[in-house]
Amino acid sequence: MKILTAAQIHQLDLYTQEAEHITSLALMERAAEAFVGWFTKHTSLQKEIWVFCGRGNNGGDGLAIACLLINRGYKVKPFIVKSGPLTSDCAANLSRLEKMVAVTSIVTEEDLVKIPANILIIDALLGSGLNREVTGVYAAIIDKINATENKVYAVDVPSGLYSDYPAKHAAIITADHTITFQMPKLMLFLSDHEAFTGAWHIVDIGLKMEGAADIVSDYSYTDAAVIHKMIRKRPVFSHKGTFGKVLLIAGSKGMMGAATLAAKSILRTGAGLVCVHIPGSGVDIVQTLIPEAILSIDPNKEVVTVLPDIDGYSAIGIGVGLGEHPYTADVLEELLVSSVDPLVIDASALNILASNPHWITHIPPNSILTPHPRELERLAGMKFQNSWERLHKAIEMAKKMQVIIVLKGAYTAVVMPTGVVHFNSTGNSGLATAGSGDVLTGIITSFLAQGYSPADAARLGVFAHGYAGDAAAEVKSKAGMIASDITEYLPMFFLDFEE
Ligand SMILES: NC(=O)C1=CN([C@@H]2O[C@H](COP(=O)(O)OP(=O)(O)OC[C@H]3O[C@@H](n4cnc5c(N)ncnc54)[C@H](OP(=O)(O)O)[C@@H]3O)[C@@H](O)[C@H]2O)[C@@H](O)CC1
Ligand SMILES: [K+]
Repeated sequence: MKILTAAQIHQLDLYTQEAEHITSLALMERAAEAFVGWFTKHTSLQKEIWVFCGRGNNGGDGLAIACLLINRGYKVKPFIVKSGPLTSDCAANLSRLEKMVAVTSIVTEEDLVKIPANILIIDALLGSGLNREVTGVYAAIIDKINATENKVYAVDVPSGLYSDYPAKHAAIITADHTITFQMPKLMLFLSDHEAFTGAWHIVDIGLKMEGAADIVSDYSYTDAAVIHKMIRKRPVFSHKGTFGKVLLIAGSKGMMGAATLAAKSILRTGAGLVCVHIPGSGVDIVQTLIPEAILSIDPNKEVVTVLPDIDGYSAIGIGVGLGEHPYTADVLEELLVSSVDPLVIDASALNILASNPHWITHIPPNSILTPHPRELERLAGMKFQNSWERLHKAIEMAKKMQVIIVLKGAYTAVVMPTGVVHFNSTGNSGLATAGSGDVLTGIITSFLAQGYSPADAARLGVFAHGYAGDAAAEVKSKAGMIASDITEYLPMFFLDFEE
């Protein structure tokens, strides 16, 4: 799904109105119904609801929501900011609501009343039309709402947050839930914004998506529909060579678990064969824990010191549990220089690269690098001030290095060499656990070996990893799940997407 800017969504709005011969007011009603559909499913009739409405269409949504909630028996107290003229749809909904209940006007800060405890708040002050710093009466209302302990539900976006770029001002609603229309906005994916957005949910308001076909966006959201199109059926007439042969260069003394987790994930993702190159001391561990793997045994007992023969493999992954011994670093350099096909590079291999930035030019184009934020900082040689800067540095690096950067975190960003970013839709905080990254590396390498393009392998891998993590969390809980559970639940992904 494309992630559009506020201006592009407005374009899609107009397209829908024209294609369906409906008015903007009718579209506003649909948006209000979609919000109310979500809201009534997740809240009770018991508490009074205060709805704060601005003078634009976000406020118009709020007023329409208030009408619908009153009709459903909720106790509603609406407010309207009248510091300037209302949009026509906002005014139309205000007169409708005024026939049902008294609407309190707020013109200046003096009109603000004390907000009681134990109510619910709907924030419909400012939406995607935000175009300047929030000050004055809007800022005063936002501060007052934020100062209460009440649950806050933001309509479309938390008021004060721009949809497409970070805000510099402080007056931004801190919502518990954001119910966003039709598609997620770019700002919902930045970790710094979680405090404002709370948990966010997409509700469908029936915009005609074919109207977005020609709209260019550098951002997209990898949802289930995208994955269904991407994943291929396994051919009936097949043998293990059909599904690729992986070489995994991994492990060091005390870090053999990483090699095992990645190797097991490679097989659980469907590759035909995995050969793991490990130091001698890991043989019993890896062979016992994963008898399906073939071993290539390094002459050194503790660390990898020799690059095995790399011919004949359909994909190679390097880095998990390797450590950064100088001999191991030499192996990485040799691999980068001698490989022409894209590699999957993770963990220790990324740190070795960070210490040897001049090797970056040897990385085969379209290789997949899977850093977490700290590893990206090391690679970039700088500390990031915030998640916006981090994302943009990743984009700059992916373009410059002509690689795919999988920037791990909530909504993992898969950044293409073109600069296009695909945010992932699966996963949960339970994935932030030791060994989770090793599992991801295994999954991505496995898809690459099975003939998926590096771009698809990265997106599929991240999605499947999150999906398995969600399945694991349902049974084991977010806190209780561990990395090997992600591997164990990988078949759930294939059951749901491949069969
Ligand atoms: N397709 C969809 O998704 C649909 C979207 N819909 C809804 O429409 C919403 C967008 O509505 P919108 O364009 O009218 O803008 P909104 O956010 O209400 O702002 C209103 C006005 O406030 C002003 N203003 C700006 N910044 C300010 C500031 N800092 N402090 C004070 N004032 C400020 C500025 O006006 P100005 O003062 O510049 O004339 C601006 O125009 C969207 O979020 C969704 O809820 C649905 O109804 C239907 C389908
Ligand atoms: K809002």
